[in-house]
Amino acid sequence: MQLDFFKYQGTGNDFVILDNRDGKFNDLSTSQIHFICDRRFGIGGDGLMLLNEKPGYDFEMKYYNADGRESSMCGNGGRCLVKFAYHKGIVRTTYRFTAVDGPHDAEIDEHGIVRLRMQDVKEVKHVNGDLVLNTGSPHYIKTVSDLMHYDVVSKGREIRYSHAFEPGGINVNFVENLTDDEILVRTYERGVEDETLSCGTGVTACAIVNYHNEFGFNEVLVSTRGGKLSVEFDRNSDGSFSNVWLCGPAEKVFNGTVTLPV
Ligand SMILES: N[C@H](CCC[C@H](N)C(=O)O)C(=O)O
Repeated sequence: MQLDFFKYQGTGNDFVILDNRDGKFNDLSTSQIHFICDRRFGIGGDGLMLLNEKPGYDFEMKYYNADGRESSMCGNGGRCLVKFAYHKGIVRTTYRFTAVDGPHDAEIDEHGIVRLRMQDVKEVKHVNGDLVLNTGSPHYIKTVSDLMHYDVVSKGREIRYSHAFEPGGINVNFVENLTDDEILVRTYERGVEDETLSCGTGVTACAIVNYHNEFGFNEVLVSTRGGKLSVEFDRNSDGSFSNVWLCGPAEKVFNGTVTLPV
């Protein structure tokens, strides 16, 4: 099978994107997707996305982790897919697309920064002195010091595979508070089974629980190993969070054509 693919990255979280508006790639297998995402035997990426037709929306987003399995929502992937749609001639003031966790709005500003509206967050749970919440994907958040020297992979893997989160597992984020409204985040991602240079739904989760939040509108700047993002949201008196926007760069890296082995 001939594969015209496009490689995009959002603050270092990188993806293989396929234009599937003609449905040509509807039957890709888990092993084929896993092969495509392999950084040595394939194209390489943290995940793969299909841009699908969807009546009533600008497009549908289908997301697969590097392990080849369809996944929950990918925030950086959603931002990259909007930039890909723009490059493919789908130009909107406000994009409206569907993903596994429901509808999303998105905008591209005059600097090419992509703003993606995330789902509302209803609750934050306290687990073993840390925090757990879902921003379209499930996230565990532990605050640490000296994060750049922290063993993210082994500590992250321990929590991700712990009994508490069987059978689906969870993404694990480590946060260091830099200033009142800036945090540093490193993430061990489920389905990639490694640290990624940033994780959009993870960054969103960490910003939301940043303890300097006041009620009403908040903006948190988030530094990651892959670059800087910002998260805007309203903190509501009932403990929920709404009007949540993940904002940051999303760029095309290269495109190419490969022939998939049978
Ligand atoms: N690995 C995540 C999905 C991708 C999340 C991440 N790439 C993002 O930008 O949100 C999971 O299995 O829940």
